[in-house]
Amino acid sequence: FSSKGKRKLPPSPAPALPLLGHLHHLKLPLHQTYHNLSKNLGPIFSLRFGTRLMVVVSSPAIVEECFTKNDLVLANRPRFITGKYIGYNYTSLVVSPYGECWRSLRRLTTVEIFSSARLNMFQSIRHDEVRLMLRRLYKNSYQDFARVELRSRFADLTFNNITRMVAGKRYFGEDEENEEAKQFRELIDEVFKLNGVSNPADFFPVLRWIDYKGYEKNLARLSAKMDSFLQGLIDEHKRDKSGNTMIDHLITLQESKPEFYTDVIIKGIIMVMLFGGTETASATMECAMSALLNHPEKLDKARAEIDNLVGKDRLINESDLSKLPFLQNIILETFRLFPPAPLLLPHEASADCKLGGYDIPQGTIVQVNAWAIHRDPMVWDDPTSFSPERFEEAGEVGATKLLPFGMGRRSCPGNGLANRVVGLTLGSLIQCFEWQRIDDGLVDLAEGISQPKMPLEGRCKARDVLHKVLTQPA
Ligand code: HEM
Repeated sequence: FSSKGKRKLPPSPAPALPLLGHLHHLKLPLHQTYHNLSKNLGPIFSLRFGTRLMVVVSSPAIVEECFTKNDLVLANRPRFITGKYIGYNYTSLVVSPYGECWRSLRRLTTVEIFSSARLNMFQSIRHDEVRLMLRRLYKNSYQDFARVELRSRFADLTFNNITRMVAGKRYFGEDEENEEAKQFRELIDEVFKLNGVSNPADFFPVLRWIDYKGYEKNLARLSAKMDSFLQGLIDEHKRDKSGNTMIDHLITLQESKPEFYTDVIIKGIIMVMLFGGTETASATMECAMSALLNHPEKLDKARAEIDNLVGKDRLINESDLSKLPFLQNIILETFRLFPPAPLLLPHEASADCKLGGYDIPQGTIVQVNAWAIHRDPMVWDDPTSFSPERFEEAGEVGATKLLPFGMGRRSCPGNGLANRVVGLTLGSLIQCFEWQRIDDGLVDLAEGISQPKMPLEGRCKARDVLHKVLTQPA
């Protein structure tokens, strides 16, 4: 828009303060604040933070514009400081700007990591991890109901799934007390905490010069530690090439095309899997189980469906999942009400474009409020109720209405893996145990958050099928 005066930006709230812009409007959780703002400003509005313009979109029609006609223009990511440290100087898949590097990584990971062939190859790991969780729960609950905490079990399961696929190692859970596992867990904990904090210096460059709160120094220190850990894993696999893990596959590719499959690229892929593929899936499992504990009749319906298909002599496996529509609908309904990434990931306009009739200048950050669309009464009947049945009636739901994995070329490539691991874990817990809440009160799934306030606890009692399978001679 050659003349700034002529452009028509999406509406914004008043007042905007000098320098700070709309910063004072922001309250956590952001998706809820944005939702409240959109009630007055409409389905597209803009905010200014320091030097940056941000546009927030919260209607299916404008989402469609974002990811069809403008998909290419919006395929960029803003260059936040975390991308430099956690994203290997903007070369990893999540933070890489749209261009040749991103295209090559996306092609590579589609084939080497996310293809059905690769997912099938690592299926035994997922089955094994779920069985381990069942066995541990069984220890306490084979005679009577026992109180169990689930958040940490889901976290251990999803992390071990990824670390076993990547490097053939388990680092999480009560048995993993060796030094390497402890070190890795501590490191992950620290990096997750720092990565989850939004950094004002991304919007106010002056704060970066003075390294406000030492944020960047901390990031640099942690990412160096993480890098040396991951390099250690790669070196280990280069010394012993007998494995069949993702690192081994990538090292084989490195031998034939060393200029692209560098160690940095491999480490970036590992980081992306650890960050993209763990908390998202475990939070979904926790929300789904919480909702089922609050709605025992849905849990019974899902169990009847599983018993009917799988019978009472074997455990559910991944190939059963596509034949269990009610279980699938429970997962969809969980994604609808509790999307783990309520604002997806930020996009950045690489050129001027138009959305909803407004001008969007090059460099604008575009955020999609999926959470608000998922709860919009114009889109969904009785939007706040947990009703998996709505998908039976609705048939195919449009991708602009239910978009937990985003849409368009930057949408999540891990959705197949996520659906498998969430489906298998939930299906197994439903099949193998009776469940009750710990008391009469409902599990607190407070509006606006993507995880219950407190780590989920429930009471479970093993069912005959688990007893039969675990006590059968091998
Ligand atoms: C319940 C599970 C998951 C949810 C809800 C989820 C959600 C998302 C969302 C919303 C995005 C951003 C889309 C956008 O830019 O608009 C994304 C991107 C991404 N996700 Fe996931 N994700 C999940 C699991 C996974 C898993 C298991 C992996 C890999 C192991 C993964 C890897 C990625 C990567 C690499 C990207 C960046 C893609 C790109 O920028 O080209 N995700 N995910």
